[in-house]
Amino acid sequence: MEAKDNGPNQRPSNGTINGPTNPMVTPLLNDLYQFTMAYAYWKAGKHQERAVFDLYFRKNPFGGEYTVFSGLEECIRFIANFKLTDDEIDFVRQSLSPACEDAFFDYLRGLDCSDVEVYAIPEGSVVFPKIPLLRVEGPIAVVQLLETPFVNLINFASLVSTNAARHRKVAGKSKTLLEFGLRRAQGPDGGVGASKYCYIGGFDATSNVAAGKLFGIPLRGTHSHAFVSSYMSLDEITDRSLRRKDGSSTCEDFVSLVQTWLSKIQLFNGVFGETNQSELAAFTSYALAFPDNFLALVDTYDVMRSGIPNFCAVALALGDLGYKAVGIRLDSGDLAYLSYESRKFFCSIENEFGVPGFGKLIITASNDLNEETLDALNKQGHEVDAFGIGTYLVTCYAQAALGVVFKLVEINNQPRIKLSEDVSKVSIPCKKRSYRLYGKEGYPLVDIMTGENEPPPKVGERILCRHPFQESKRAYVVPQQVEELLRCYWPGYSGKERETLPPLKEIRERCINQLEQMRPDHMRKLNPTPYKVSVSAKLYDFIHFLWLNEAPVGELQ
Ligand SMILES: Nc1ncnc2c1ncn2[C@@H]1O[C@H](COP(=O)(O)OP(=O)(O)OP(=O)(O)O)[C@@H](O)[C@H]1O
Ligand SMILES: O=P(O)(O)OC[C@H]1O[C@H](OP(=O)(O)OP(=O)(O)O)[C@H](O)[C@@H]1O
Ligand SMILES: O=C(O)c1cccnc1
Ligand SMILES: [Mg+2]
Repeated sequence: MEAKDNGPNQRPSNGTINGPTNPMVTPLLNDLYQFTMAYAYWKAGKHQERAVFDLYFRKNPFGGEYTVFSGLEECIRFIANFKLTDDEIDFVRQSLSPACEDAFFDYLRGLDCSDVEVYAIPEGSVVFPKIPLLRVEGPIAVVQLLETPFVNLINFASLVSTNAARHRKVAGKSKTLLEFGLRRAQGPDGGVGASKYCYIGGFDATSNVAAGKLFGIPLRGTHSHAFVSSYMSLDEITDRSLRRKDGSSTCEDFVSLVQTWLSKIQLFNGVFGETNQSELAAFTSYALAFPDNFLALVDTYDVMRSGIPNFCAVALALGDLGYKAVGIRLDSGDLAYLSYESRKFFCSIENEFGVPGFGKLIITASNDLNEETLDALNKQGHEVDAFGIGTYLVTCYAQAALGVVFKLVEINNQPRIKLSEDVSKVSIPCKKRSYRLYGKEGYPLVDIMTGENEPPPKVGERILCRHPFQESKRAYVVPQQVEELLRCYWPGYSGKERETLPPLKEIRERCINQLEQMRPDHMRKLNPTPYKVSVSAKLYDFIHFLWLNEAPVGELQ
């Protein structure tokens, strides 16, 4: 059933930015160590030193080679309203050592993010490992306090929108995808977040009413088995009248009309005996309540012997009164087979009784669906028009987290590096710029990071793109288009213009367009080709110079 379009979440028109959607997102939604470090920075007189942090992830999720970036708007809402209340400051005071000086808490009282700058890739973009999704600059103590909330706000958001995009990719563009996960999500924020970010990733609608209200996501739904099994018999239906859709007259006994149709179907079909009468009562009653939106869950008793003929009888009776039924939902059994059989049945009714469009009724399928089952259904062939997907989608069952990190890359204009035995964990130092370079065929070819002050890559000009850590991996690229990735979403005192936060629908469109623009081999499920992420020759040399500088030389005994 379709619900009214609620329109986008209202924002104040005076340019101020609303606080985070979830009121639990406060400066205290943080790890204790951010506050202890803030105190130590303050005590050392270091808290105002200008730091630059990059927020990025190291590996694409779900065995894929792409990620959808989500969660930016909530980060900007957070910093735009960042302020510790007296109560929160008292709690921080109690949580730190009693030896902490009072003046630190006065400092916390005056703290906000007006001196912080945030540069980010637009939300809904397709993104790749190591490329900063956000670059955050500001006094080190404040920026440090942003790490945990930012990582928290981006990690699940990007993971679940990527999961949604992957489900969309397997299901195909023409299918309707409904997010049904609220009951199975990791708590209320997991549920509301999943609804928002699955919409960005390409789902069409959600069953989550709160998400519909908060974000203007289209609401959709059917009914449950409980509704069907709550009916015992047709006698329960007391008001049997239904006005024709055009209002010209009223059918006084809709139940008899349904029964007449059921007998006709039984005569014509001949393969089944009695259908389940309590199911027929439930369907009839639902149709009386929603004659314009009749959709029935047909698998409570027996799909082909009861659910489908009962549904058809009600749908045909509605048709007599000028209403058009919507379709069915299958929630168990072999969904490929049952969708085929249901479609065959609908088509035979269309032919037998001359009801145009009956063969095209919408078949929705649900029940523990995921990328693999969608793929299996595609391989077998099926007649499903819409998929309702819950648990596997919203819990990101296939991968629990996206491993987003927040690393210091510069302090007081001095580049910093974090070394690791594991090369993939070595951070890329310096305040950087990033670009996406497009090739002749219009596909993105490579993302490249350069130092902040290097000249940008130019269209038609050959540039050397180097793997950040592997010396032998490099390639020349002559870009046909160059797109700078980081934009200013929070200018601090820089005087730069602030990007506006687009409505959710625009973010979703951006995501869908970007996914379509990628070269297909990066997007395939099995052994996708990694997208190239590189650094300029100059940045490469600098990384390795700094690496050697910082790494102690071992001594063999
Ligand atoms: N044709 C198909 N090919 C592959 N997987 C399918 C197909 N049809 C259904 N599935 C999947 O098989 C699983 C069936 O699960 P299970 O056997 O637990 O459910 P069921 O017995 O059909 O229904 P329930 O127990 O919910 O009444 C689900 O994950 C479903 O998505
Ligand atoms: O299967 P999911 O992908 O999580 O999708 C949502 C499921 O939730 C509902 O039933 P529920 O699972 O609560 O009960 P059921 O399994 O008995 O149908 C619905 O019928 C779907 O099957
Ligand atoms: O509307 C539905 O059919 C629905 C909603 C949530 C979970 N399962 C099904
Ligand atoms: Mg279930």
